Amino acid sequence: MGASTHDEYIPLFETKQAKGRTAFRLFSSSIFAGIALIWIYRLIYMPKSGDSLRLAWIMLFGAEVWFSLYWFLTLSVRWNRIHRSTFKSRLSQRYEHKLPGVDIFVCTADPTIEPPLMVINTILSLMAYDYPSEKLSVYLSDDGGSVLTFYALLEASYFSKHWLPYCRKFNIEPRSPAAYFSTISNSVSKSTEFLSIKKLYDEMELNIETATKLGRIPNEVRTQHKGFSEWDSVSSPRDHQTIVQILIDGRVPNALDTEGCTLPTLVYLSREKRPNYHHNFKAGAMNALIRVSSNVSDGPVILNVDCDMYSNNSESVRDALCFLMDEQKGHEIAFVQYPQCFTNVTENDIYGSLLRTISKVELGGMDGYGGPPYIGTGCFHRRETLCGEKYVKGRKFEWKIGFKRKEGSVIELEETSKMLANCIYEKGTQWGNEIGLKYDCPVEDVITGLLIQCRGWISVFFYPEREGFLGVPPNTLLQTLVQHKRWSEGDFQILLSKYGPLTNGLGRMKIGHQMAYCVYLLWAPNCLATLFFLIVPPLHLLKGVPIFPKVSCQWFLPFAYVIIAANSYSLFEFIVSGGTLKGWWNEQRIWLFKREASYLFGFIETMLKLLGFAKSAFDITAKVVDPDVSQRYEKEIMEFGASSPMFTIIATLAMLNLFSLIGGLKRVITDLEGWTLLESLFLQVLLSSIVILINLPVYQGMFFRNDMGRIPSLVTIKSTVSAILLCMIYSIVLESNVHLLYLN
Ligand SMILES: O=c1ccn([C@@H]2O[C@H](COP(=O)(O)OP(=O)(O)O[C@H]3O[C@H](CO)[C@@H](O)[C@H](O)[C@H]3O)[C@@H](O)[C@H]2O)c(=O)[nH]1
Ligand SMILES: [Mn+2]
Repeated sequence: MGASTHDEYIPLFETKQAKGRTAFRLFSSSIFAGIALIWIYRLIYMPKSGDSLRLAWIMLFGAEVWFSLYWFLTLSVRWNRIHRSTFKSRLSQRYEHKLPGVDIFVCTADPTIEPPLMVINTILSLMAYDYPSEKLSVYLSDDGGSVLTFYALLEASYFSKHWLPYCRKFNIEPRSPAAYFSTISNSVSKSTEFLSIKKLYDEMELNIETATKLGRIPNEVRTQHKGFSEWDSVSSPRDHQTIVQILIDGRVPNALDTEGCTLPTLVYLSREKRPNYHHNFKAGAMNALIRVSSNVSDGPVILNVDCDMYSNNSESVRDALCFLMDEQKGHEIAFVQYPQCFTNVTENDIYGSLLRTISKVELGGMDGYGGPPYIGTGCFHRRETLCGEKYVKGRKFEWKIGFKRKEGSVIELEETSKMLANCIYEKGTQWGNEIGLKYDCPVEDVITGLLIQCRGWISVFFYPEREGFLGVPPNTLLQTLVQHKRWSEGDFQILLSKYGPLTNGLGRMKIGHQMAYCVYLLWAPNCLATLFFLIVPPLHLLKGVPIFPKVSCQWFLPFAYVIIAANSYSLFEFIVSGGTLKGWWNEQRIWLFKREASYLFGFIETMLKLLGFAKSAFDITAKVVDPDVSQRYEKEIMEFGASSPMFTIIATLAMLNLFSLIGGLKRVITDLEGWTLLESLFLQVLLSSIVILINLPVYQGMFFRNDMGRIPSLVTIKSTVSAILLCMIYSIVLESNVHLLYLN
């Protein structure tokens, strides 16, 4: 009797299909039909060879074919959407006393654009997870090799003795002190506990800020900890020995908080840097962390977060373990990825930082086919799979039950760990290749996740109601564009490499999964079709030459249907995902800018890299801005400011469309049969008008602003001249074509 209930499998997590899949499938079939008609139209009416319109027609058709195929790919991230949910109470009933050790890796790289105070707020939020402290170890990798960051971490280790009991006692959320304090309004009356913890925090903040302003550590502080002496021999962030400091040794009974409970282990690591060794950016830092942590705490689960991504949900570790420890499915899962969510995004998200539909719709769609990519932060890995282990069907994991920490004194552990983070350690090994995070790719996260999936594992996407992690989004236009250049470039390199979903993934991944990856890996080449669309129709408009069917023609219908249906659906999806109408409009603008600028540069750089002319870098996104810029951000005024070639391209295309629309409309007005002309130019007029409307902030930035965030005059001049030249050159080409035609 008892046996049957005993054998019954009660899962730790649940997977549900998203609603509305059938409706979506029907709807997309209708768009498919529209697209097919457009192709037929282009083929039937293709101008004969020798016709001056032929080249433009072919180019436009090429762009339409590209967008059609790309649209087809995007079906994969919507076709099979799923949602996951967890049962944490079951986890704790079954495993509370057998929970595995969890090692948390935080990466930072530059104390000026990633302020130490922000970094330790992240650290404190992670130390305060609702999880047995003795099983939690937090590692900070500091590629900036900064004594200020080290000092801040030391301060955080003292503060944690008060902060963790406070979090437990009042069960607060979020557990980043700065974020928590900002949720408490000034008007409510406060408990004495609150006031005293706030006072401690303020003191810590003041100490860190004073040191930051001084640019060095006061002498009386230096004597507090042996770790400071390491900096006696540090000459620069790019040239120093490995520094490992175990600030809290969480082995019972070494470190206790004010209530006598153990504290999580806390480790500072700055791996060795030498000018003649390439450090491989974040991937290199992560691999050093994997090795050092295996020597100290060796937790079988690894959580990786960026230094700005504080934990917003104290139960995330338990949620993730519901997936990894599920008796039936857990052994197939390599990693659990949370979405990247952000704080301080203005209501209408002018830089589209939230990537709303990607997080709310598309990643859940990928999950239906084998899992989301690893996106660098908010990701729980199994240590084994991150280190290159292959999936073997039927093999179950042995969780290291209980807790076995490495033996040895703190000094011994520090000494043995140092060797593991030295430059020469990886020489002649498979690190950065078969083991750990993959090197030589600007998106080390995506390629690493893909390799794991190609070894047979699946991953899981988890979007809980209370977001797991919140970070700082890029907060100027240029930062956004530069970040997307890095992403699109890295993604495209993966596609072209032997590790891509179409090469290495062939036969190893589901087709839907391969397609889904391609949606992102093809970002960069999207720029070409976009450029055709932004240049060819408007230039023909300028000359009064139609290249789309006229309104009264039956072929106009598929164009109208596809344009209206696709955009309405995108708007619908955006609103359902919690966005606003204006937010959608802003996002369309950002996608346009990314395609014109980020992807173009990403594309060109990938090509140069293939030819051996360029090497990838990692431009770190700033997490701070000056107050002026931040004020404009709050008011949702677009920030240009710098004179970047990206802005020149954006502004040139905006001007080109403006000139074309003016020129085209002038023809319509002066033409005797103006109405007929307008009818046949209608789609071109519409296209340029929309481009102009979407570019309004650009014209504003060029001509109607005088704050520091406007477009610099030089950029304005360059782009206006370029747009005029493009129009002129085109006229000449078109006219000579026409002459040729008459001569023939
Ligand atoms: O040499 C380096 C460069 C960067 N980082 C860290 O990497 C993280 C991500 O850098 P960030 O400038 O914030 O880039 P994002 O574009 O916001 O990051 C996303 O994209 C990256 C890949 O391009 C991933 O590494 C990140 O995890 C992912 O959040 C930060 O914590 C940095 O401190 C290092 O540790 N060492
Ligand atoms: Mn970031």
